[in-house]
Amino acid sequence: MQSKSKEEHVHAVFESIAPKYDLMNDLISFGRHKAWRKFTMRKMGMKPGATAIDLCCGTCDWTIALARESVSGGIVGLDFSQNMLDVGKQKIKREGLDHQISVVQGNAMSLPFEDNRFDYATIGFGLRNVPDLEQVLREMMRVVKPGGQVVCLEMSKPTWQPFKGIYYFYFEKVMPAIGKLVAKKYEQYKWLPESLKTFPDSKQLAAKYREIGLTNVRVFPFVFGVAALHMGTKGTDNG
Ligand SMILES: C[S@@+](CC[C@H](N)C(=O)[O-])C[C@H]1O[C@@H](n2cnc3c(N)ncnc32)[C@H](O)[C@@H]1O
Repeated sequence: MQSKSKEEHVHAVFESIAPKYDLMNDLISFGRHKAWRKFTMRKMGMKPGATAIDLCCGTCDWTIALARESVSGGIVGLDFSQNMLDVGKQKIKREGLDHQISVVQGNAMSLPFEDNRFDYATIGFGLRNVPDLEQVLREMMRVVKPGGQVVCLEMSKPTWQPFKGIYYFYFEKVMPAIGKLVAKKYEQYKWLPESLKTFPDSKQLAAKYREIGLTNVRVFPFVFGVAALHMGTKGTDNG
């Protein structure tokens, strides 16, 4: 898929599934996404007052977790789907966090923020969807301060058979069927396994982190590698 048409396709997918996104997320990941985010927050070791930008924030679950953890630090959630952001904004309001979180409609490929602005840049289940993941990682590194962290939580590629076979059957056949049944969207949920095909495995993604200049790169796989957390630090000499 050409990068522009991939971007347009992804945008249309999320605009259309926004109202059912949270329900479907719980169903298709068996609620695991919450535990993975909790683990990630522990590894990040965020201090009170720390600032963060959450790219591809969607309905803002991670954005909200970041705001709770930083207590007083300014948190930005950025996404290009207004419908996803609208769901997120309601949740932020319900949580009473609207004074702490700014929600921005924008493209992860070109962040509307100056260099060295945030302590953390995070992206949850978004990197797989962008036209150029290196460009997005570079943007994340650009906007974090020297010593800041670039954190990615994303689907990955299990390698261990027979789990791999069962997993791909679930991912490619069962999950789009659940999408059709629950959210009345089949094509949109077929996009999920398709988007993983061209995505690097966890070793390759760690190599990309290092290639762009991130240091202290750490990888944590989840459930035999169906998802992975990647973390890297911006050095003090590449800011
Ligand atoms: C699978 S959702 C993840 C949402 C949220 N981070 C979570 O963990 O639930 C992917 C999100 O990435 C957004 N997205 C995809 N490509 C984008 C881009 N180039 N710029 C901004 N947002 C993008 C979509 O609109 C969607 O909300």
